[in-house]
Amino acid sequence: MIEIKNLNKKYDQLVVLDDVNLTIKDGAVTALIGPNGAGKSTLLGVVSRLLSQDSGEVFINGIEQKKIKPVDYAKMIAILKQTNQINVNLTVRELVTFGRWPHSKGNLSKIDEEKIDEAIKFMRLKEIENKSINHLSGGQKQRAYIAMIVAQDTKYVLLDEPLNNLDMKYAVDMMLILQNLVKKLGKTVIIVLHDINIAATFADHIVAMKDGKIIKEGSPDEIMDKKTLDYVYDHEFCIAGVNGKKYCIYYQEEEKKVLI
Ligand SMILES: Nc1ncnc2c1ncn2[C@@H]1O[C@H](COP(=O)(O)OP(=O)(O)OP(=O)(O)O)[C@@H](O)[C@H]1O
Repeated sequence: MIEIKNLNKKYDQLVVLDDVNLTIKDGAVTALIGPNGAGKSTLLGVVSRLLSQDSGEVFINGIEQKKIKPVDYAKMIAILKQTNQINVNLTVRELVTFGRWPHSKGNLSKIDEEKIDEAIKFMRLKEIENKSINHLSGGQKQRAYIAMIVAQDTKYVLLDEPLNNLDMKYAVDMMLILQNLVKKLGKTVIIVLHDINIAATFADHIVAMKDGKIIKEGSPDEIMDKKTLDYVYDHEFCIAGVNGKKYCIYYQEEEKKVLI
C-alpha cells in the first residue's frame, strides 16, 4: 500500500501539489486523470522519488519513503516517464536488461537472465528481442520500455502517460497488458491517463486532480459523473451509458461553435 500524507510542492509561487492525501490500494490499476498542469506527473515524480516534496510524507508498505535506501527503493517502485526514453542504439533485450540494474549492478545472474526472459515474453517481444529499439514502431517501442520496467520486478509500477502516440488498438492492448500485470504478476499499477474513457474502461480506481488537489477519487462509476468531470476539466461533457458502464462524449453546442 502507498500512503500519501499532506503532500505539498511549489515551484516558486505556483502550488503544484496542495495538501494531497491519497491511499493507493495494492493489486489494482489506479488511474490519475485531470487537465494539463493538474499535478499528476509531479505526484508520480514525488512518489517515485525523482522529485522531492516541500512537505508531507509518502509511506510504502508502512515505511516512510525517506527511510528506505535508494537501492532498495528501486526494487520496490519503478517509474516510466516520457522523458525516460533514451536516444541510443540498443536492442530490445539490451534495453530490458537495464531494468535489472538495481538487482544486478551490471553483473547478470541466472535469476536476472530469467527475469529478462520473463519480461520479454510477458510483453510479447520475443520475436524482436534482437532488433534495435530505433527500428520499432511507437507501440512496439512502448512495449519494450514497459518490459524494462517489468524486468525491474517491483511491486509498484508507475507509468506517466504510456499511451501517448499509441493508436486505439495499441492503447487497448497496452491497458490489457497492464491489467495482466496486476492479475497475473501481482503488481500494483498507477498510471497517468489523458483519455477518460480508457480510464473508465480499464482502471479499478480513478483519482481526479485539478490545480494540485485531489478533487474526487472512486470507482469508474463514481468518477464518470458529469458534475465531477465538468468541474475537473472545465468543460461540458455528456455522460452516456453503454452495457452498464459510463463513458463521456465530447460535444459542442451549436451556439458555442466559433468559426475561425
Ligand atoms: N520543473 C518545473 N519548474 C517549474 N514548474 C514546473 C516544473 N515542472 C512542472 N511544473 C509546473 O507544475 C504544474 C504541474 O505540472 P505536472 O507536469 O505535474 O502536471 P500534469 O497534470 O502532469 O500535466 P500534463 O497532463 O500536462 O502532463 C504545471 O503548471 C507545470 O508547468
